[in-house]
Amino acid sequence: ETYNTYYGTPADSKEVAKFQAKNISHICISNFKPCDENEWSRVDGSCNNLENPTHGMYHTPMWRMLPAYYSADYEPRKTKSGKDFPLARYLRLMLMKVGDSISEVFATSLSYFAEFAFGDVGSVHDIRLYLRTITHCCKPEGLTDKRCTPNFIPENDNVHRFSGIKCHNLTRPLSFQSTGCAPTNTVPERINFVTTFFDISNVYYHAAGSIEQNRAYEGGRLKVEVVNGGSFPSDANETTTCFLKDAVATDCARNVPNGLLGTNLFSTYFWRLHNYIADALVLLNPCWDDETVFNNAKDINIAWYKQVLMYEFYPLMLGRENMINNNIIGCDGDFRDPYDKNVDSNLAMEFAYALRWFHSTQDARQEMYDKNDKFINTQAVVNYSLRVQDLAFHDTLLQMTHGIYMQPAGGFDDTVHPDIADSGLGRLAKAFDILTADLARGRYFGLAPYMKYRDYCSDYTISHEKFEDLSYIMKPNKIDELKRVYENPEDIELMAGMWAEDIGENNPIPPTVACILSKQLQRSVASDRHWYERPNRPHAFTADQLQEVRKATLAGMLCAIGDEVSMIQPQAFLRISESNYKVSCDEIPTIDFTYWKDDSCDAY
Ligand code: HEM
Ligand SMILES: [Ca+2]
Repeated sequence: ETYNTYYGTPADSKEVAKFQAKNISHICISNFKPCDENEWSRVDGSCNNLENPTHGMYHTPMWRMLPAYYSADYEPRKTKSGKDFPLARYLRLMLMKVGDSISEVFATSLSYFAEFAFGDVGSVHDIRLYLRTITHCCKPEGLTDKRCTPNFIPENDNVHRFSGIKCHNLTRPLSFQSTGCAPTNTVPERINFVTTFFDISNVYYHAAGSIEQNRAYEGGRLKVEVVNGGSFPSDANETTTCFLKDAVATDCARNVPNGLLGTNLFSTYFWRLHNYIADALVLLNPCWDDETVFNNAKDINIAWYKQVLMYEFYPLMLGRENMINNNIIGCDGDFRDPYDKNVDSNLAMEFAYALRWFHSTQDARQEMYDKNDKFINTQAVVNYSLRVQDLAFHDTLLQMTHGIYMQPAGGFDDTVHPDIADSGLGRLAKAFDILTADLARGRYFGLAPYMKYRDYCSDYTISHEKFEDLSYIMKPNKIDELKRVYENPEDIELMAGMWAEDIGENNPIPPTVACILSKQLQRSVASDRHWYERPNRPHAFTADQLQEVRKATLAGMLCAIGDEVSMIQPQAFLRISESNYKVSCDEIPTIDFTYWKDDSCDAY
């Protein structure tokens, strides 16, 4: 089938030719095999929704919880009184403090997993655009280039007033309109480069055609390269090896996932977990062919991940009861069928945006530990961006794996780690303030004013007009800080509001972040025909198998595939404590694969 990615409708050959002439058909057009309602989920996300087969597929548009706010020509909105907004960096300096605080509750594993789990449903492709393609936004020619949206540094900047750095390069978000897939007189919509289903696409489909290159076509496995006894994702064949030959290249073979550290860590883990599961299935079912093992291993791997995501990770952020009440998860562990074919599976702009709030939780110094969990040193996390290959050498993955459950996460508060605030791109840029970019992005995404999101999140039952209307959700000094930089309450921007909101023991993340995440998760679950808890999806689990999947945890995963992990705390997203102390891996529940035994193999 041939579909227009933007409209999600079939495309005829004339349309395809038009895009081909402009060399953009790989973005504007999707090709996929006709749908078969009984087949396994597809790695490219196509045919999940049988009536709208491109929904949730890679290269599809995002949706908006609230309508866009732009001024003329889709430039950022103006303040209520008609002015340009203050510089984003100025607002960041005024509203967020730089500091190295630590969480009393969470381990760094949580920040990395959050980032990885975002990368499964949304993409950070814009980074490459301003790092590789359009690097001149701070030079004179950038001033007149419509693709440029640099962040200028205020005169009296506390870090940069003498550093000579006056501007951080940044580009306008890539959209269907800027790419040429959709008319420029329509609201700019971002292109999501990954499947919006929770299906570990960062492993199974991180680039077009990657899965064919990454499968070993033997025993249902993914290709690996073994370095010092550890196995690493690879597209290695006889002629290309990634890790061994190319240890210093920035773009180590394009066919392994290469992203920020959290993505690199967890895609390596889930890559290994796939093979761990495949090996177990092969032992049990010697008569299965490669394809059968691959499909089952992938399905169990995805289920393991969904179980960790929805029953372990998100409850810590949103509260288990809230998630049950919002019909995101079930309460009794049984099958459940939340699927509704009328729910659109595209990802909300606001979801990808609200998750950026987690930047302030990232401790950008990772403590490294040896196999006995003895402290070694600390490493700058940002130095590992786009350097997946580094994990393979000098025991780096081993030491980090032990570090992510040993070390507390950054504080869930109003501070941001200095590296995130000033060296966010590590060695790839002289200086970069990720939080300034976060704030500025909201303007170019055309996000509605913060107050409108408060209306939305309170189901329009609370009025949000004056600054003081926020007192139920912010401390007086935070309201004062907002007043200091915004003239009118309607000017408050979404990220600024989220930074200012109360965080407490019962709400570790700001209420607006929680609201936006919940609304999206509800839809993510309801729109996924292949949701693992459904009794009636294609190749559904048996009741026994589902009960096994319920035992999946992060701790169990690290015991299964982590380098020399033999003791770990059962709740591995949480800090080690009196109620969550390290135990032997033998005591961590894990999936018993014998429930996948195929008796027909006995006939052989
Ligand atoms: C040291 C760790 C991290 C680094 C170096 C990092 C870096 C970045 C950078 C450079 C961007 C692009 C900014 C832009 O172009 O506007 C970005 C975007 C983003 N990051 Fe992070 N990040 C880190 C941790 C996290 C964590 C823990 C999360 C948790 C959810 C996260 C979620 C996101 C999201 C959702 C985006 C937006 C992507 C988009 O809409 O294009 N990041 N990050
Ligand atoms: Ca996905």
